[in-house]
Amino acid sequence: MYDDLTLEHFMDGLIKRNPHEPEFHQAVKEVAESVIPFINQNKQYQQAHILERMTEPDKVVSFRVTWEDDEGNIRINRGYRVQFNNAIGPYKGGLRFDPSVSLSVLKFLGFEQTFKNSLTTLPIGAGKGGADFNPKGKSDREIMRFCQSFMTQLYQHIGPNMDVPAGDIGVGSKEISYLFGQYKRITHRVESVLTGKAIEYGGSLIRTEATGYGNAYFMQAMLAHHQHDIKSKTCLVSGSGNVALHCAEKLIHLDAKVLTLSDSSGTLFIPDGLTQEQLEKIKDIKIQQRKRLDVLTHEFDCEFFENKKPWHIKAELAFPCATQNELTEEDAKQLADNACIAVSEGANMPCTPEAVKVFHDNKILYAPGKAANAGGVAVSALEMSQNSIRMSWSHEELEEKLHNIMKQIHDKCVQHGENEDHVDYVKGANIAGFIKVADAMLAYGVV
Ligand SMILES: NC(=O)C1=CN([C@@H]2O[C@H](COP(=O)(O)OP(=O)(O)OC[C@H]3O[C@@H](n4cnc5c(N)ncnc54)[C@H](OP(=O)(O)O)[C@@H]3O)[C@@H](O)[C@H]2O)C=CC1
Ligand SMILES: O=C(O)CCC(=O)C(=O)O
Repeated sequence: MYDDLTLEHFMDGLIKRNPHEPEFHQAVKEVAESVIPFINQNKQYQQAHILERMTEPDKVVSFRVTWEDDEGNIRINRGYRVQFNNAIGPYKGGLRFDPSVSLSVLKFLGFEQTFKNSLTTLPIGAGKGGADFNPKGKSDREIMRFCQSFMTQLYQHIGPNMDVPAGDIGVGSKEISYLFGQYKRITHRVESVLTGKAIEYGGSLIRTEATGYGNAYFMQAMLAHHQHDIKSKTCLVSGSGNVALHCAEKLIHLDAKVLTLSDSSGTLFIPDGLTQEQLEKIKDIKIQQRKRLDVLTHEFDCEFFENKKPWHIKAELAFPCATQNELTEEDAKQLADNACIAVSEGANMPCTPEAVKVFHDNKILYAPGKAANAGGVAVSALEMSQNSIRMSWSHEELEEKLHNIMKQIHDKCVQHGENEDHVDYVKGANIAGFIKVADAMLAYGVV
């Protein structure tokens, strides 16, 4: 008989094997806290060392990306692809272009993706990649040259049944098109090797909107389960990228009141609630013109808080949609003091462990990103399905599928996370996500 696995012993080993990777340690610890007690009750997983295997990526590739800027200077960045786990389908997960990209960040994201992709119920494994390249301030031509050079290294590691990357921070539909164009040029194949493609060459309707819309749907389901209505609720949204803007848009559709958006320069506060017309203007400023939000201060009836996050503003719901560890213990205390009732993560791991404890202590409903932001990768999997059958589904069909997937993810979290007096969505998401991948790994034997 095996002795029970302990969190301390497991984490000590993981940290020793992966030193200097704080984000990866943080993501694994959060999962291990809920999964280890489950493993101790289900010894087949312990005997097969499933958690040890799940925390070791299948493969990590890192490569030099050399490109030329507009002045003719040679520039060098580091690119990566972390192929984390393909037990239930081809590696699937985004590419991030940001100076903060490191192996630790990509391993945390790839690990989270394992559970998220499993929760969607669709046949997708987990991966993540990117480069420490900063697209801010670069010309279109520079971005194109960078993407071409990046894909020249990456193409040999990916394929429609092997690994299918998509976008993430700093990688939107423009970058995906440059990456796809280069893949096609090198391989002469037009196939489902990336998702988030433009509609003209195989993209899916609502992929762009899906992560943010899905997050709003998850919050709606979580509130409904606790006898609250999302209608008229005041909302704080952080970020003003793909996820934040579409989360805000769906909240407007659901008649909630969006008070904020933010970016790395500060927070835009709209006391009367954001309108669809204002949102269109912000999309243009952030997505097309790639400017800072403060340029809007004189256009709307709003305030701009320079270098401040949204969390000090009084509201009932919070949607962190910018980046990891953006919402700290202090921010969580401000939300609690202002009687916030629920938090749903659009970004990956945006709340620190200390912030999550404050939510728990104050009985604030809390949906972790691996459940609440799974709508994006779910619609990516639907894009792969449409490519396979060479058909396109309508906006209405896809939105209905997305809505149902988010409701199913919510219900699975409840099924595995229901405690005597509350639903622990972290435990629910981790255990539900774990079981499918772990059972597939058991079935394969020792591989
Ligand atoms: N795109 C997708 O489908 C999915 C994305 N996610 C996650 O959602 C999050 C956002 O991704 P996405 O919207 O695609 O990325 P974008 O690049 O489109 O937008 C990122 C936004 O976050 C802001 N931001 C980034 N870093 C900081 C910071 N340190 N402080 C304040 N604001 C910051 C950016 O501000 P600025 O404009 O000033 O740079 C920008 O508004 C990430 O955690 C990502 O992993 C999760 C699931 C799927
Ligand atoms: O659509 C995808 O494949 C990836 C989305 C993603 O990177 C994420 O869910 O964090």
